[in-house]
Amino acid sequence: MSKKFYELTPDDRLLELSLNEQTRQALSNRQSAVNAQLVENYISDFRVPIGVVHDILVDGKRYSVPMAVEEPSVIAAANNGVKMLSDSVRVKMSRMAMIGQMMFSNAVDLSSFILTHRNEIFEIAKRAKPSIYQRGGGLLDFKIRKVSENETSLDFIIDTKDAMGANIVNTIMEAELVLFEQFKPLGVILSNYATNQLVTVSAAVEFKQVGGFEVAKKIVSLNHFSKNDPYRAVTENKGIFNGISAVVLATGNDWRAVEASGHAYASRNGQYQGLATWTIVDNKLHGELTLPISVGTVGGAISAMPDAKQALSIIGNVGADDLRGIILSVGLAQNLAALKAIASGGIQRGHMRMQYRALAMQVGAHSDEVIQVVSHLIKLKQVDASIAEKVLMEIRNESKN
Ligand SMILES: CC(C)(COP(=O)([O-])OP(=O)([O-])OC[C@H]1O[C@@H](n2cnc3c(N)ncnc32)[C@H](O)[C@@H]1OP(=O)([O-])[O-])[C@@H](O)C(=O)NCCC(=O)NCCSC(=O)C[C@@](C)(O)CC(=O)[O-]
Ligand SMILES: NC(=O)C1=CN([C@@H]2O[C@H](COP(=O)(O)OP(=O)(O)OC[C@H]3O[C@@H](n4cnc5c(N)ncnc54)[C@H](O)[C@@H]3O)[C@@H](O)[C@H]2O)C=CC1
Repeated sequence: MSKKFYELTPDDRLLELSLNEQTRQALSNRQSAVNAQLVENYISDFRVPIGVVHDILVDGKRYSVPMAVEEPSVIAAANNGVKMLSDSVRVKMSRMAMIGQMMFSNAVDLSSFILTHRNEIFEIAKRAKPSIYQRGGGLLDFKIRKVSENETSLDFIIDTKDAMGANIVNTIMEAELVLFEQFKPLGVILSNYATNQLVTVSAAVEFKQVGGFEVAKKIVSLNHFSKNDPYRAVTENKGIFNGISAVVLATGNDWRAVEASGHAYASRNGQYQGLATWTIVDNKLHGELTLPISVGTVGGAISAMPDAKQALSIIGNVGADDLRGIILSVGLAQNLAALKAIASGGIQRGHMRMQYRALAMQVGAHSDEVIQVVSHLIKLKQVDASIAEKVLMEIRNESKN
């Protein structure tokens, strides 16, 4: 009997796909035994460049922070933002915990049930995941939240220490189900809306760092625009996630969880708004960014992927709480760089200079030709793919003669 596609080896799966020999070989060469265990129907690795934010000062400590991102100018902008922040970014957070939901429709007398079964609920959690209790975490509290006339969520607040905690929470939640059988729960699952993991970073920037008072005022007005216009807010937040998601990805964390939670938080007032807030306070440009952020430094893919562990070792020996503050600080720096660029001459100037490297590759330049193509393109007023191609051809013709 022939095997199902998922029962084949990675190389046999590649043979099943209609690929030319060169592509098949390239994909086969990029396979790794570890990653083959992480996902299903594995065929190869997809490499994303990783660079660093060099020397960011967060709560008085200096870090180098890895960023995995495919977009040119993002890492340069993060470094530029860090340079403008110059002073230490301050971080505020309360005790971090995940939320697990048990969902009910038409549950009658649930409040009195949880009051009389309080100890049992805690005992079940302890038995379900003793290792997290040994590390000082576990179930902290639970409370009822009315969602609609007949729908109720019983929210479990669980400290997952240095793990992101999705599996820890789901294990505890599923163990709790039996006790609530009579209320016929719809199901249990963690919530990615991590409102018990709110972190705030803030920084004060001298006007001269952004090019003077007029630029600072423009940054404040631009940012204010994102509080009233979702079209601008989505773009400004995309810029913030340029930084946040790149660090989340490099450290092996779940960027879908962080982004979904961040965008929900951006809509908490009933309208989608810019996540950061820039104001002028005491003759300085003051920036603040608050976000629910659930990440870990152990567990999940982090402990399985050498790439993630190596990336984390660039930051140093940090726990999940430090990592949250560092990730958000990169987000704030990224936001400042983008706003400063828009407020003083436009994003294209700085961004395109870096984009030209990708453009040169796109039109077929070999790595030893890229610098030459870029140095020609920088001098031009207008650049697009056909112009880049023409420049490449001219360079090749010149080197033949
Ligand atoms: C692109 C820059 C940094 C040029 O910046 P610049 O001021 O034109 O050039 P510079 O050579 O004076 O560099 C300033 C600093 O940038 C850093 N820097 C400079 N070059 C490098 C490099 N090669 N590698 C690493 N770091 C670099 C470095 O820190 C440097 O300081 P130095 O160390 O030289 O004293 C600036 O124009 C910038 O920050 N632009 C913002 C670009 C950006 O945000 N790109 C993301 C893509 S656009 C987007 O996706 C989101 C957005 C922008 O739409 C969000 C929004 O609308 O809010
Ligand atoms: N909705 C979602 O976001 C969902 C996400 N996931 C995935 O779950 C994964 C994360 O699950 P986790 O529970 O974090 O990982 P995990 O299942 O690997 O649990 C963490 C383990 O690390 C151990 N550990 C060692 N040192 C620790 C420390 N200092 N602090 C805390 N725990 C420590 C814990 O005892 C635990 O067994 C991610 O890969 C995520 O993508 C899974 C289900 C749903």
